Amino acid sequence: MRDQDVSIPIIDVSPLLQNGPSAAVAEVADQLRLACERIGFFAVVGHGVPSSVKEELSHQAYGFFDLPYAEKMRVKRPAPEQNRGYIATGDETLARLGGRETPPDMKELYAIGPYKWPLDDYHLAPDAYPSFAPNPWPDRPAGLRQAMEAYWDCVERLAGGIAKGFAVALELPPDYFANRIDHNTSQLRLMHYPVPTQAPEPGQLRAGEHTDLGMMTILTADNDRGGLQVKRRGGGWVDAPLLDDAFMVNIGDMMMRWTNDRWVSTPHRVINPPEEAKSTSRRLSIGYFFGPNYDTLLECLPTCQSADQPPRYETLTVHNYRVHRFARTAGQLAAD
Ligand SMILES: O=C(O)CCC(=O)C(=O)O
Ligand SMILES: [Fe+2]
Repeated sequence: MRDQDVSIPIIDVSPLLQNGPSAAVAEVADQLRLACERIGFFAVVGHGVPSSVKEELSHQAYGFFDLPYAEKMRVKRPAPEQNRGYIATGDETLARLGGRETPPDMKELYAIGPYKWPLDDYHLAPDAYPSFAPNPWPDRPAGLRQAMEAYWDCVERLAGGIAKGFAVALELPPDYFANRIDHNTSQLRLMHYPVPTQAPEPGQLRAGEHTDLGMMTILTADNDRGGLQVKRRGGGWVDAPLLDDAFMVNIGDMMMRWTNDRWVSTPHRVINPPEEAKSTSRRLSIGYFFGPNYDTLLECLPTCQSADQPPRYETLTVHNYRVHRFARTAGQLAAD
C-alpha cells in the first residue's frame, strides 16, 4: 500500500476485553499489527467504556478549567519532575520531547498519576518516584476526583486488553505484558485548549509536534473539535478523524524500543483553529498515557530480533528510560 493511501483504521477491540475465542483475538491482533506498522494510530470501538463516564469527566474538567487561576494554582504541579497537578498555560512545550525549541503549547492541563497503590516497599522504593506520589486534588469541582478515578479504571482495563492484542500481534504469549503493566505508571491528563486571546507566535501550536513517551496513549476529545494531526510514515499530515464514541490510540516510544523499530511511534500535533472558527474553538482532550511498571525492562522483544536484526537500543528500565529522556530535553518540563 502506498504511504499516502494509509488512513487511521477503526478497530473493534471487544474480543480482547471479553476473552473472546482465539480466532477473534487473532483477527483483532492482526488489525492492530497493521495499524502499528503502517501509521501508529488507530481508533477503537467496542472499548467497553460507558459514554456516561466520559461525559461526566468532560463536564467536571470544564468545571475545573473555569475556576479562577489562583484557585487552579493551589493544586499546581508539586515538583518539576512530577507529571501531575495543574500545569498552567506556557509551562509545557511538547516539541522539546523531540529536541525542538518552540514557543510553549497554547494549553493548560490538570494531571494525575496512579491513585490507588499501597504504601509498601515496591511503591516507596527510590525508583518508584516520581511515578508514585500523592496527587494534589482540588476542592472544586467536588465531583472531579470521582470522575477521574472512574475514568481511569475504565481506560486502564481497555489498555490491558489492547496490550494483550499487542502481545498476540507480536507473536508473544497473550499475557506477555500482563506482569509488566500490573503496577502501571500511567498518567491521566485533562488538556484544555482555550479560545486564543492573541495570535500565536511563529511556530506556536496548541500542542507542538512530538511522539509520546510511553507504551500507548488513549485519547478522546470534544467530538466537534478537530486539530489533532498525525504524521504519515512518508511525511505529510493527516487529520485524525472525528468519531462518536471511539477512542484514538497511538503507540509511544517504549513500544518502539520493545519492537526494535518495527512499530515506530508516530509524530503528532494539535494545530491552531482557523481564524473564522476561533471564537468557538475551545477544546478539551483527555489523554491516558499508559506506562508500564517502573521496573519493567525495555529490552528488545524476543520476536523482534534475529541475526540480521540485532537489538538497536540498550536495555533500560522504564524508570531509567524516563530519566534519560528528560535529561535529553535539558531538564525541561514536558509531558510523559
Ligand atoms: O489534545 C490532543 O488531541 C493530543 C495531545 C497530545 O498529543 C499529547 O498531549 O500528548
Ligand atoms: Fe501526544
